[in-house]
Formats: sequence, structure tokens, C-alpha cells
Amino acid sequence: MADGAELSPYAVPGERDDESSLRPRRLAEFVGQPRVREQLELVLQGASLRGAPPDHVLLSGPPGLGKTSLAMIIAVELGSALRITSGPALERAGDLAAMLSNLVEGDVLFIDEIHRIARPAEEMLYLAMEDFRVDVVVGKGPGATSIPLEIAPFTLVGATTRSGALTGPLRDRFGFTAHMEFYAAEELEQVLRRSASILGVDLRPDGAEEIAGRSRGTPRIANRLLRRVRDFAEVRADGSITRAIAMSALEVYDVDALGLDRLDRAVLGALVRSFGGGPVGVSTLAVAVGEEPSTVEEVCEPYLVRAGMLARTPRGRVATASAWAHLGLSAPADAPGPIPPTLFDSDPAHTAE
Ligand SMILES: Nc1ncnc2c1ncn2[C@@H]1O[C@H](COP(=O)(O)OP(=O)(O)OP(=O)(O)O)[C@@H](O)[C@H]1O
Ligand SMILES: [Mg+2]
Repeated sequence: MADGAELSPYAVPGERDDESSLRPRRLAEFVGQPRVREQLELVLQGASLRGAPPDHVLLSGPPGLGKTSLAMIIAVELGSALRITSGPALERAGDLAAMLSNLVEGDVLFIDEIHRIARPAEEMLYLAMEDFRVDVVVGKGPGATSIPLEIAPFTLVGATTRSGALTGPLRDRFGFTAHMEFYAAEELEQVLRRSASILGVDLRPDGAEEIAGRSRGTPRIANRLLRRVRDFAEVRADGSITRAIAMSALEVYDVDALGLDRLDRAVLGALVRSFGGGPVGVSTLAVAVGEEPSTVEEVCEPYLVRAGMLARTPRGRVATASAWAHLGLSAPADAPGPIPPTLFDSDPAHTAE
């Protein structure tokens, strides 16, 4: 794995296979997100009482929190077939028309990264979602005719990390939107215990606690760190994961006690040492750590903001008092306290420079 990829919330190449064995299969196995689980249970049970497909569902939230897992669970709970595609794969409306016309009544159509769907496909989706109909255009130019085609009643499940990038008309056609939240440490411990038992790893309670605390509220990261710590435990020790083993293993991977990696610490370090805590523009900050501004903005900052160590202000980035403290330095009197992150602060597109 590339240096520094341990804490990325995005799936790294080759990780999808590891993930599929650890995916929860039923709603009851899905850890955390109690609100989403309860809401979804009602939607699914209501539909089964009426004997009709449930409303279209939008799953919204940062990467690695379980959107794809939930989409699969919805199909399993409904006893329906799951058809999978993604926004970027639906470049031509014809691709979507083919998918839609092959649906069987009650199928679940999962469109991942639905915010990246091309405009013509999106417009086709409006009609399909509302009236279970597509208009297929035959021919070109003045002779082109549009043939309305009935499609089987289905349930669309869309997933997005950027619900703000969805157009209003598309968003409005979902009957239910699930907002996924970052996981509490105890929930991540539960995820880890479950994964350890599937992998046949001896994970001790204090080991689970240590890994959970460094996982940035994200099950994908928790599972990834568990795999790294397991390697260490098996190669350098007897295979059991205790707190001490977890700490030594994660030191090798430069993952610190709060789940910051080397680049995160470099960004905070530059902000504090070279720019007196800010404010400083993100491009200047990126040059100081030798990274692309987009890397700093999309990879480091979401978590630093959420952890209350960095604030994005109209005048630039500012280190909070906890950032100074985390680096073992005393903060100047005017360093801001933690600024409550908003739900969508993990999405760089929603924050001003
Ligand atoms: N609630 C949960 N309980 C147990 N494991 C979970 C849970 N949520 C996620 N996971 C684990 O985290 C991994 C990543 O989850 P998933 O692929 O569903 O995330 P995602 O939100 O679809 O991410 P992306 O936005 O990158 O597509 C899964 O393989 C699964 O093992
Ligand atoms: Mg996914």
C-alpha cells in the first residue's frame, strides 16, 4: 500500500475484495447509524405490508461509512435482485435505458456516485422514477420519434458523497434520504470485533479500543487498520492484538493516537510553525508541505476540521488551540477553540477557501 494511504477514507486499489468479506449482509448486522437503521426498517416494512416496492432511497454521506453495504442490505431485506451501476458509467442515456428496460418488478437498482450521472441520463431517470416509464428516442434529426416504454416498478437506491452536487429535481424524486454520520468509537469497536471474528483474529478489548480511536469515525479505515495490525501481530508477536501491539503496529504506519498520519501532522506543523497558526491560504500551505492543494484540501483537511484542529475561514486556514496542543506546543492567546464542524464539512465542495 502506498505511503500514507492507511487513513484515506476512499477504498484503495485491491481493497474491494477484502471489504466484501467483511460487509454486513443484513440490517441487524449493520453496526451503528441507529437513526438511519430505524428509518430504513420502517420504509422496508411499510412497503412489504403494502406489497409494493418501497420509495426510492438516497444514501448520502462521506466515503467508507457503509453506503454500498446498505444498498446491498436493502436488496437482501426485500428479497430482491440487485442491479449495480454508477453515475460515471451512465454517460449515454442509452446505457441507462437498457438497464431500466431489463428490470424485473421489485428489483433494486443501485446507482453509486449518482451525483456524477450525465445530464441526459439524469433526465431519463426523472420519468423512470416517477412514472416507471422511459422515452426511447429512435432515429436522428427531424425524423426522430420518441417511443414511450413501460418499465417494471423498481426501487432506485442512489449513493452519494456529495448530496449538495445533486440537482434539485433528482433529489426531490427520492422518497427517503438517509444521512450517514461518522461512527462513535464504541461503534467502531463493534465493527472491529465483528471483523476480527470473521478473519479469525484474536482481538483483545484494549486492542479494539486503541484501533477504534485512530480510525477517524470510519469503518473502512477501522477494518484497514485491523488488517495492518494483524500483520504486525502475526509477524512480530504471537498473533493476539493487545493495546501494546496495536500501538507499536500503528507507529510503524505513522498513524498517531488521534488517527493523524504524517501528512496531517506536516500540514498542522507548517501551519503552526511557519505561519504562526494562520490564517494562510490553502495553496501556500500546500507548497509548504510539498503537496498539491487538492490533496491537502480533500485528503487532510476534512478530518483535521472534524477533529477540531483546523478551521477554514474566509481569510484562510487557522490552527485551533487543540492543534497546538496536539503538537506539544502552547497556543497563542488568540488561537480559536474548536469550531463545530458541520455535517457536510467533509465535502470540500461545500466550503469556501
Ligand atoms: N455499519 C457497518 N457495520 C459493519 N461494517 C461496516 C459498516 N459500514 C461499513 N462497514 C465496512 O466498511 C467497508 C466500507 O463500506 P462501504 O463500501 O459500504 O462504504 P461506502 O459508504 O459505500 O464508501 P464509498 O463512498 O467509498 O463508496 C465495508 O466493506 C464494510 O466492511
Ligand atoms: Mg460505496
